[in-house]
Amino acid sequence: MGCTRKFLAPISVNSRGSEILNNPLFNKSTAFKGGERDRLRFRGLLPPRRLNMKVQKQRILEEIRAEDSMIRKNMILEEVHDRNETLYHRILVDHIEEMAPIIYTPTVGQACKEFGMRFRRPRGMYFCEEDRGHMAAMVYNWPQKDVHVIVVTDGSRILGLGDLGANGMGIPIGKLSLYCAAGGIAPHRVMPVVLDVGTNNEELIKDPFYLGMQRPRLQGTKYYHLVDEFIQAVRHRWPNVLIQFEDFSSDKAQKLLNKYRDEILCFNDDIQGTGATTLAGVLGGLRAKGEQPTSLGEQRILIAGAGSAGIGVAQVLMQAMMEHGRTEEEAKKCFYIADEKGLLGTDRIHELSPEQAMFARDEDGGLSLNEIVNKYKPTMILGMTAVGGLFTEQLIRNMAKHCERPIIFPLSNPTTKAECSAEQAFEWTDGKCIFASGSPFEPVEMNDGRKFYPTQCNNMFVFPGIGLGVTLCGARTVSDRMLYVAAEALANYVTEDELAEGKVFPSINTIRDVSKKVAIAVIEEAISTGQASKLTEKDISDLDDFVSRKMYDPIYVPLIEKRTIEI
Ligand SMILES: O=C([O-])CC(=O)C(=O)O
Ligand SMILES: [Mg+2]
Repeated sequence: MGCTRKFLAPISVNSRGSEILNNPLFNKSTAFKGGERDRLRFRGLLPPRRLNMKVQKQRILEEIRAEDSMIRKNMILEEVHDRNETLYHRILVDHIEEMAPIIYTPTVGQACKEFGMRFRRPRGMYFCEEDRGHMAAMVYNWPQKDVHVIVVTDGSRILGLGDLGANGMGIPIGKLSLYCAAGGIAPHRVMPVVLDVGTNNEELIKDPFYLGMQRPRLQGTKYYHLVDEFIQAVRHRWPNVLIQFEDFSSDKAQKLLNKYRDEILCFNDDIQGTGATTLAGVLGGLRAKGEQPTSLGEQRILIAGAGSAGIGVAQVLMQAMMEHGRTEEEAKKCFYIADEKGLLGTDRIHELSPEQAMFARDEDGGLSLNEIVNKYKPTMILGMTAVGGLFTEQLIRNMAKHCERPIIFPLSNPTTKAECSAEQAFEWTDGKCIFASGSPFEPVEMNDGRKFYPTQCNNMFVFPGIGLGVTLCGARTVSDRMLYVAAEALANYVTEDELAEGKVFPSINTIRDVSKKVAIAVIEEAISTGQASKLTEKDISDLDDFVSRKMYDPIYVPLIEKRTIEI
């Protein structure tokens, strides 16, 4: 990609001098040209030699690469984020495969755990019980006028790490970095949010450096009222903003989604984003086996984990089966969903949520994973349990005994929570499985010399594109069909050659293009169903060009001082 030369219209800024150097959205540091240093009145405040962005980038890359520890690499990059957002996003865009694991999954998990200890500068907004009644005013404290995307968490289920309270802020920050770098949303248009409703994590309550409210989580109506006040407040200031719910515990996640999905522009990434991404991976897996997408409705799908992600994946896969002509009843029969008590059965219906109950089976409630595999011979197993190592050698070998090429997706994050590793899955199936994982794994070389390239089944392949699409076209809600077409666009992106190498997702290096394709699919769907308030049928013909032009590209733009005319 690199820094292409184009004519750039200058931006006029309201500040000057050292204020600009301290504003990460405008700061170019040593790259400011002489003329700008004069115009903006900070001549003498920078070392004299001017470096260009390429050299600045090289220096940061060298610093990162000289460091072995992932968390230290993360700190180096986040410091750049705090100083110079343009350079930060340039580094992400140009080296996304190398940088994504540093600023996002898996390292972001550790960054959250150590959030209090590592705190330097604030980023994002916090809303807590003390702010009740003030939120409508508080949102005007945010310095940017035109926010397009908010990622919000209550910190109750951060990746597979559980309740991390306000430390969860690392997740919205990481997700929004991908929105900018991978989804082409400009950094001044995103806002990370933590709803600090307390924490039930005793360690945090005792931790002297914890930065959130040190008290038990709000529950019941108080909780839902707080969320509601936040939603009303941000929508009052930014009526068209997209709200992405992230890492809420399963009970809250589904309820909030049900409450808001038809009212406002929102989606839950762990339910719907994971669902769409996994569907794309499953379609890729079927293609790799030489099967048609219609065969989806003939699969026997074992899902380990009945939380928001497990059920979300089942819902999206079921929807896809129905797109291909199955009835709901037929589709439901393809699923075997198990939680820590075994296969979800109607015998436990009273303790299941309505969404779980839908998939409860009349027979064999409580069967273990091994028993399910032996009895029902699933063609795929998807792990969403946050229990590292749950897929044992025996379980995976049994999968391979009953199915020539089983699809094995351990999707829990971060890496320590993955149900099995790539190496284990390939070894235990003698290289026959089709594999993808939530966190990244290195390529696997078998004893006989065969090499496999595991790809990442991570919602980063869809959420930036969905966000880009819905905000560009002015959609009023995120519909199920939008998620479906997003999954289809992602699945179609994978080439035959990639499938032959065992890859069911595209390379992360192509993520900007993937996001563009996802955005286009979402916009087409919105236009054709009359949900795009900003675009019409006639815009469909050059959507590719339109979306490309709208995508943020991190390059230095000349700055000029905004002049106020005094009369
Ligand atoms: O953040 C990720 O890598 C994927 C995700 O949403 C989760 O695991 O909760
Ligand atoms: Mg998540």
